Amino acid sequence: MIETRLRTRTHGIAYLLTALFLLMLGLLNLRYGFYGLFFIALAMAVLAGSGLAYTIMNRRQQLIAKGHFVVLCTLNGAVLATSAASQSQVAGHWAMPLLALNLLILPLREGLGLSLLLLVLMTLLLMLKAGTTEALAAFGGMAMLIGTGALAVRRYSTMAQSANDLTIIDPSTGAHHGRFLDENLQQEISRAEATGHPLSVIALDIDHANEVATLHGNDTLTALQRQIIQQLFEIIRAGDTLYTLSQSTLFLILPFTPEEGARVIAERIRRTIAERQWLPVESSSVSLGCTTRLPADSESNALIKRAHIGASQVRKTGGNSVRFVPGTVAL
Ligand SMILES: Nc1nc2c(ncn2[C@@H]2O[C@H](COP(=O)(O)OP(=O)(O)OP(=O)(O)O)[C@@H](O)[C@H]2O)c(=O)[nH]1
Repeated sequence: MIETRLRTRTHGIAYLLTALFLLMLGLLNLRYGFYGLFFIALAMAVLAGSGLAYTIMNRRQQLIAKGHFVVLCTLNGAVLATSAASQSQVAGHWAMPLLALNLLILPLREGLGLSLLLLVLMTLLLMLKAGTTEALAAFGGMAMLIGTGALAVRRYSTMAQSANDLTIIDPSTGAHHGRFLDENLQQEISRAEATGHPLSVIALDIDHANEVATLHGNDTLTALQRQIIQQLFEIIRAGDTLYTLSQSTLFLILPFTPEEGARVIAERIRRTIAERQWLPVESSSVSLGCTTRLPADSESNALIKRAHIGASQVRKTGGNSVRFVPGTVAL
């Protein structure tokens, strides 16, 4: 939400400044009697104004608004066409705000692509019309603007990505916060529905967690969970995601994993944990419940419930085991 609001403001201000800049260029041309250029600048200022209106209308969907690409392609095309058609080279300067605007508004790759295309075509045009020296001087200025803009945008998106990761992932363990389980599993279900790939999940309870907390304290239980999480990261595949639901419960989403695979990986986790030494409790074990999505499963809740049912059945029978709960079980 905050990112969306920030983008809406940045895009809005960028379009507004571009519209004002073009309007000023238009007025200058009017003063010197270049009526043709005045009207073109006016039309382009209106186009930048429509970009501003589009930004305001789509203020809640700024991160996915596709219309900016159309507005910017039209503006870039208009500058090129004006430069090609005009006798004077002044229209070449109009490219400057657009090079920055492309980078500010579009995703980095699209923005950079459009700005580089404009840079190359503009330089070629200048070479034909004004000669190599003028063209190279303009090329240098435009290239510096694109380079600086792209670096700033890249730096911003890296920082935004890190901030995003920090809120979704617990930096001390690398596991996802439990509050994102529902949303992420729902996304995986949609992906599995669309692609037809299997999807499995595992609920994992640390056995005798209450006794560990009572005998050794809560900090020991937290430390044990962290060690188990570290161990799990050494076992699971890169595409699997791990969630911390409580001090003693973890959850795994396993995309592209059929029932046999879920059984294999759950048993591997159980065995590794049971066979390892843990400090300071020495030994530990886990109860695992797993399930695989059936075509009728479209709700994350059903999968989460089935996996928890499996883990709790194992706990009731002493723990240190795996129970697969098929989708046909009534919840
Ligand atoms: N999601 C997930 N599935 C796993 C993992 N390890 C094993 N599996 C599943 O268990 C099946 C058999 O795994 P393995 O016994 O390791 O055999 P494998 O042929 O070496 O497994 P892969 O090369 O990982 O497919 C795999 O095809 C997967 O479906 C894991 O870490 N994550």
